[in-house]
Amino acid sequence: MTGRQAAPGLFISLEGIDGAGKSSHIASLERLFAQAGRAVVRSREPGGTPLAESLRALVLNEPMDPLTESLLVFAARRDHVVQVIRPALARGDVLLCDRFTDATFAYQGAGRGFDLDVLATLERWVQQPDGAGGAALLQPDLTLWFDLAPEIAAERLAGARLPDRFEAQPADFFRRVRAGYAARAAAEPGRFARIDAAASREAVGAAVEAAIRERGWLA
Ligand SMILES: Nc1ncnc2c1ncn2[C@@H]1O[C@H](COP(=O)(O)OP(=O)(O)O)[C@@H](O)[C@H]1O
Ligand SMILES: Cc1cn([C@H]2C[C@H](O)[C@@H](COP(=O)(O)OP(=O)(O)O)O2)c(=O)[nH]c1=O
Repeated sequence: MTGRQAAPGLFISLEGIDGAGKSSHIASLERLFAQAGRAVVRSREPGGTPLAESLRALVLNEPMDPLTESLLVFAARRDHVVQVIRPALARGDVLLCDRFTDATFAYQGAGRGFDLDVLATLERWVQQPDGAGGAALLQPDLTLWFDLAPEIAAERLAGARLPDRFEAQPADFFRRVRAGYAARAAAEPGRFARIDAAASREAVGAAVEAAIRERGWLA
């Protein structure tokens, strides 16, 4: 055997309420890893495969009840996990994903008030290799949580783009979503890095880079 052992795959998700600044930082994160010689895959949820992107269009635009919404985001996630995420991690790539399952607990669970036990069951079905029992649950190695007050996010989004079904929700909805993220972060503090998204773009970028560097992933 010659050469270095391949680096293990890394799964990093970006989370936060709409307008928190995730999309603004994903490209610089990709550059950081690329400069460190890593192959990077950028993806998003709902979406990331042709099937999942079709489901995304429905979830973002068609009225539906919270169970239907939850089933569709998890169906999209299953296809994404099988077709994109697991293969990328098996190759040793860095997978940067704009949202993952924490968004379902925050939006469908805390935001819509949908049953968290049902979501936890769907999470197990979708994130275990054979759909049930045994092997470990696939979770991000790191979740960058862009935490921002809903009032500031709404100001940033005003005029920036046409609101979808979620972005059109009132501030109270986003207060619940934010609390949902806070609960997930409190339950798994080792996986989450909270980023103060109210800071300037430069300061947010520096905090994101620091969260990656302190884990030794850019060495
Ligand atoms: N730190 C920041 N300060 C001020 N405005 C910002 C900051 N970060 C992002 N924005 C702006 O806020 C809006 C929402 O940012 P975006 O990255 O699209 O959020 P998200 O992907 O989380 O919905 C965009 O218009 C963006 O230019
Ligand atoms: C992944 C996921 C997203 N969502 C919502 C959150 C967002 O409002 C929307 C799409 O997310 P996002 O890609 O952040 O939207 P945009 O491209 O407009 O920034 O889907 C859920 O409700 N549940 C989920 O499980």
